[in-house]
Amino acid sequence: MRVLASAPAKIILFGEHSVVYGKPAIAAAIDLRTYVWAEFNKNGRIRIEAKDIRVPGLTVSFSDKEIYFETDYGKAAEVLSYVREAINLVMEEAGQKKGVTVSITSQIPVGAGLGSSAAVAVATIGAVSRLLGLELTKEEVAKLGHKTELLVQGASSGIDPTVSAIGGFLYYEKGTFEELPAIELPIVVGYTGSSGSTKELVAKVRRSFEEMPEIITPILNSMGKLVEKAREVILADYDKELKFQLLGRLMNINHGLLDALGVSTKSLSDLVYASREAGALGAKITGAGGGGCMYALAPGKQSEVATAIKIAGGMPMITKISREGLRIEEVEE
Ligand SMILES: Nc1ncnc2c1ncn2[C@@H]1O[C@H](COP(=O)(O)OP(=O)(O)OP(=O)(O)O)[C@@H](O)[C@H]1O
Ligand SMILES: C[C@@](O)(CCO)CC(=O)[O-]
Ligand SMILES: [Mg+2]
Repeated sequence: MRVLASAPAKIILFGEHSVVYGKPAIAAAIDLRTYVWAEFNKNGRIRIEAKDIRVPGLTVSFSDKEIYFETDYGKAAEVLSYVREAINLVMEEAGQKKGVTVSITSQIPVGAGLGSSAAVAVATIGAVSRLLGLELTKEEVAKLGHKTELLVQGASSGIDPTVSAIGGFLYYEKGTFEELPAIELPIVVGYTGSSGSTKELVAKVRRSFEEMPEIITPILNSMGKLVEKAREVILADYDKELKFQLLGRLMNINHGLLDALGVSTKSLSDLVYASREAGALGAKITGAGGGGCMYALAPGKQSEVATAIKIAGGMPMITKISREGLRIEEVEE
């Protein structure tokens, strides 16, 4: 038997990092996906084929006749730790340990703030649980995805696996979520081309919080408040123009506060300012930062903003919200 599952990337519209401290955040699934095939194998081992991920720590040496490969096994194992922990958790849940081969292909840039870790965990949990005959709801998959992130990262709010499993547009707070009405958001995502590790960035914010709680706590509180305000604006009966203007202002404040937490970079801020100068109503980092992506809200100016992002050295992506979260694509008996 073989099962193919897929799960989407996400953008965090408001509230990354502060959500780890129990504040609310707003996120949406987007139309880039990770695909995972799972099937039984005969040798009884867990085998992971990650087709498009760079494995660090590979050394190649060659003489005239031969090529030698040496791998830093520690680093290679670390890169695949989200997939490994996801498989272990499903096997524990099913009370079965079997030889399973998992094969991954992904459209989501890695370490770019678009939730590649959550998508790979959710799609793996979806495929392996179905293979083992476990009937999990999307909420249960989200919870196992959250556990996976906790095991690998040490800290995670759970927002990324929840959005990836459920799909759509969500207001998330401490493990619970509310589905927000679908609104057409004229956004442009800008990718700096560099990456940041969520585990390290979350740890960096934690260090600042522990060293200077009297300064960092009010920043996190402001972030929480602006997310509540953004939810009110999204749900209010305002016309679109006013809604976008208010959301844009809140995005700009959120970016400034993320910069104050130390998770922006020059390239991210360059793309943010270039977008605003090209007419975006708001622009901010999305995801953990330290590289990766920003997004801009640019009604009527999406192509101008995309061009400005390109000129500033970034890669623009015009994406749509994906209504669908985890999807079982194929089951071959
Ligand atoms: N296609 C993939 N195959 C296997 N592992 C992957 C894949 N994509 C992502 N991962 C795992 O996720 C890690 C990156 O996760 P990380 O949380 O640091 O960034 P992100 O999820 O892309 O961004 P953010 O958490 O800010 O949204 C990779 O180092 C790897 O361990
Ligand atoms: C940085 C963070 O807030 C979002 C990463 O997409 C981490 C988390 O919520 O788990
Ligand atoms: Mg991640």
